[in-house]
Amino acid sequence: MKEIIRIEGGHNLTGHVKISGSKNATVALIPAAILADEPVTIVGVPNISDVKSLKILLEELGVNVLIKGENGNHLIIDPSNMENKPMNSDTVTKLRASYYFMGVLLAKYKRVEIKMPGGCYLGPRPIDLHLKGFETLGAKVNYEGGSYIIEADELVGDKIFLDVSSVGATINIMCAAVFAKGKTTIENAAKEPEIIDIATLLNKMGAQIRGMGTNVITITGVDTLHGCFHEIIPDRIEAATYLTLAATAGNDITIENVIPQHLEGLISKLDDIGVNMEVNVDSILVKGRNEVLKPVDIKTAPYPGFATDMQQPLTTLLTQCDGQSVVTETIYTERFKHCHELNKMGADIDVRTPSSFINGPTKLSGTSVTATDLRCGASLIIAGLIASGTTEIDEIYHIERGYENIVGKLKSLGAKIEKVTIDSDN
Ligand SMILES: CC(=O)N[C@H]1[C@@H](OP(=O)(O)OP(=O)(O)OC[C@H]2O[C@@H](n3ccc(=O)[nH]c3=O)[C@H](O)[C@@H]2O)O[C@H](CO)[C@@H](O)[C@@H]1O
Ligand SMILES: C=C(OP(=O)(O)O)C(=O)O
Repeated sequence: MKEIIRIEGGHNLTGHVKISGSKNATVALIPAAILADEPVTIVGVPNISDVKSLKILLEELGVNVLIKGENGNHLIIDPSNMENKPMNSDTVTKLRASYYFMGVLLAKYKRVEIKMPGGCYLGPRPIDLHLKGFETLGAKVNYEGGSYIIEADELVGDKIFLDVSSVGATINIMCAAVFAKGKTTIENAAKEPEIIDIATLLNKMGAQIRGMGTNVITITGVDTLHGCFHEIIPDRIEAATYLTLAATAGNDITIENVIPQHLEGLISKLDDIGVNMEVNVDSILVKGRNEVLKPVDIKTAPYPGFATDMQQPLTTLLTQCDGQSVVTETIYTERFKHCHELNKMGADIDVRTPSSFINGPTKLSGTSVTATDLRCGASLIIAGLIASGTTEIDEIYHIERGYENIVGKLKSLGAKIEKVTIDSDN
């Protein structure tokens, strides 16, 4: 037996949709919380499978995790009885963000033993910059029997230049350095909004981090961290997905709980395409679609550039534009599996790495497709909503890693979409 998402395309979508807390912030905030000696309360936690995996990992370390709130969106993380154990369970490989336990456990216990993290396969995803950062702080890194062993006698602040402004390395080094002696400086740090959110939580816990949101972050080591309360920022990638979905398949959809400033790269492209929007303080109304949508060229880049995570859902909209659009991927040059799936539905996309050439407009028809990764899944859902007939999407566990209640949210807009269990031989 397996679960799939089945969509009957062509229905009118209208109404309101509320964006959940940011996945990429949450998956770092949860490990960061165990740096405290006391309970940390985090609200706005999305109910997604990455969070379920993190809860299992915390419990394996003896951390008490209490889930509260109507949709389980409040977490109280109590690390008072935690122990540093090897993190060798298969759960580690179910998500990317398990790598944050490297920085956190190294900071707290000066030793960590952990398997290689998982996450979406988007081409090679090395973690050399994380490890180089730990080494600069005084740690030794070994890879033995499928696990990293990272240990230090003491951690001492230093200057770390990141060759590539990596989100994961910036956050991991920030966590590793919170108790290090003296001052750590991260140069060419990533500037994504999620990094500001993690630094804000750590500062509420008593850390001394400055410069987050710029490309130079300094961390002055402190002795202990205490409990606090933190509300997560809205998910800009989920917001981007619903904005694109509304522009492709909707008719007056308001996307609520957004920070429009985090979405500027996308909003400017939607403007160029000819999507009618009303951008408010914390919501965006996407009005009915223009008759003719203009093609655009997109190049992904670190924040505040056009986010790589947004290019896959946007590609579905580009299949409806009148002419050729080009998406050039500079972060993960192999992130184009969704194009092959969209072509099965009738799209005309030519992938020549590191770009995809999307010729539109094309009529899409429902068929069986595979969510090869999280945002591929999002692009296929948008396609299914405008396709003629029925679309069946397989391997939906990728989608469930990052979208809270996507089926329920789309149903409330009028979509004919359901999650069904079928015989796996089908
Ligand atoms: C859990 C999480 O937050 N995931 C996000 C995070 O992934 P993640 O943190 O893994 O991505 P990075 O920002 O680290 O990757 C950016 C680029 O740096 C390269 N690199 C990274 C680390 C390293 O040690 N060496 C190296 O060469 C990567 O191959 C990639 O080309 O940022 C990506 C880029 O915005 C997003 O697509 C992911 O959704
Ligand atoms: C690539 C993504 O996630 P992860 O880094 O968790 O695999 C994503 O959110 O699009």
